[in-house]
Amino acid sequence: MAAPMIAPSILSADFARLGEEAEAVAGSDWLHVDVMDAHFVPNLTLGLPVVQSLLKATDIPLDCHLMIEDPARWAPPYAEAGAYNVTFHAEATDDPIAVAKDIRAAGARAGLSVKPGTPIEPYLEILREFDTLLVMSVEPGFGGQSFMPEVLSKARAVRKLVDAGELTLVVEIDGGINTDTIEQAAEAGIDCFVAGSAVYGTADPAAAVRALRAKAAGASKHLSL
Ligand SMILES: O=C(CO)[C@H](O)[C@H](O)COP(=O)(O)O
Repeated sequence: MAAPMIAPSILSADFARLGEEAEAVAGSDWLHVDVMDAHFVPNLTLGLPVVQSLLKATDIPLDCHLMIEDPARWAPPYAEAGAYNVTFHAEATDDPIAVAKDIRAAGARAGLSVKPGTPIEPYLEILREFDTLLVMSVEPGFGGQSFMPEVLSKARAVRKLVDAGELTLVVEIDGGINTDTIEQAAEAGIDCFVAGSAVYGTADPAAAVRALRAKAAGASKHLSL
């Protein structure tokens, strides 16, 4: 496995200072951007204009997580704007392959996300159409919730396929990741860890990213022993 990646979630940042908040985590692998529409989830955050501004404000690749209805209509513009990853929810569309193809055609990596209660088995066959699988370890909608370890069986199942060479994709986890929970996620084979409150809820977000990366690296190490 490659070195663990950390993606701070700006959901926990100060929305009036997003450029500075991105700067505060400059060493991060991806910057996770939670787009919520108050329909697919009961919360409303930001949309394409803010993403376009963020793209001008930071060099960190943007990892856009669309918690929205109708991704077929709304996801490709995020790719056209220059987002690195555009991830949408399996539960939000009947044709995830078509959405993934459109995202890739528009120049971004395509990601599929599953809520905690959504089984992964029906999607294993189509994961070759994706560059990222985002396993939700809280109910999508809000930061600061408690980690749900029961979702890790999904990560283990997909990790097995990646390690066997049957799939090439980044396995990402989102929700409740902090220095107490990141090791169990790393042991399950997660490549990329989203963390909101554990990064932006601290006085030193850059140090928080380093601490998370070190813990994940320590725990992933014994995977290859
Ligand atoms: O997608 C999300 C919520 O739907 C957030 O990215 C996630 O919850 C991060 O926040 P925290 O690390 O505080 O749990």
